[in-house]
Amino acid sequence: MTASNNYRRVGIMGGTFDPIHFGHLVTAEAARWEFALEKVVFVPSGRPPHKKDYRVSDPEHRYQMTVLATASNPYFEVSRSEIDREGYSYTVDTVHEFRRFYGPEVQLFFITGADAILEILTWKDVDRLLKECHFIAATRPGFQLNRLGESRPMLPVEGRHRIHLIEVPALAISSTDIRWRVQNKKPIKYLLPEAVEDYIHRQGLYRPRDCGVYEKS
Ligand SMILES: Nc1ncnc2c1ncn2[C@@H]1O[C@H](COP(=O)(O)OP(=O)(O)OP(=O)(O)O)[C@@H](O)[C@H]1O
Ligand SMILES: O=C(O)c1ccc[n+]([C@@H]2O[C@H](COP(=O)([O-])O)[C@@H](O)[C@H]2O)c1
Repeated sequence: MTASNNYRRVGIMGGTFDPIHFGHLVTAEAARWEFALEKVVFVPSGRPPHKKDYRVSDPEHRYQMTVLATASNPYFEVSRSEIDREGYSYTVDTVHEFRRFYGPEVQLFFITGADAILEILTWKDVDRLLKECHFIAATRPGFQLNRLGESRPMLPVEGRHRIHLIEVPALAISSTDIRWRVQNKKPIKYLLPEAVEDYIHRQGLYRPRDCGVYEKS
């Protein structure tokens, strides 16, 4: 990470980004704006802990695509933190690293889809995580807000007020669908930045042959 310690609120956008798409970018920008974040750092997952049974594209490809996708936004950065770390990429370790880097006075906001937040009780060290950072949960198409209300009482009391919801324009875009489209020779234009689309075609990602598509191993 390259930054000074002057920032008061920093966003962390974690994801597999296989590939990154406009759903991720719109969400990050909405969170930045609504929570007055000084910047949003995208953190491509090295080895996603919850996708152990699936094959994920090479981290370097996912990192490169994230760099290309975020290059035009001066408030966006990309971190190699999880890519370069050994073992599974647990968010609690990443947040801890950010905390060490930015110091105790900076508020950290982990940005994620509201569907992912529903699973947060299964995340590693959730109690510690909720002490270290806030969560911004973006609603995505098909998500019902009341389902989050149901799981809230199960969270540690002091952590409940640290989960904030935002609504983003309904973008029914997913990485799964994009990979499927490439495999089936369907257009992906306007679902993700042009530079990422070019990268996918140039590198031959998601074609049946080299199958960056998740597959049961
Ligand atoms: N269209 C979208 N709108 C809002 N949030 C999204 C959208 N797509 C993904 N997210 C959120 O962004 C984060 C990173 O997502 P991820 O990289 O897994 O993308 P994905 O499209 O959900 O991938 P996949 O289809 O492979 O599961 C997750 O918290 C996810 O909920
Ligand atoms: O730390 C965990 O236990 C954990 C469990 C599930 C998901 N996460 C993180 O949540 C983010 C969104 O995950 P995904 O699969 O939707 O891309 C990503 O940064 C993951 O590393 C983290």
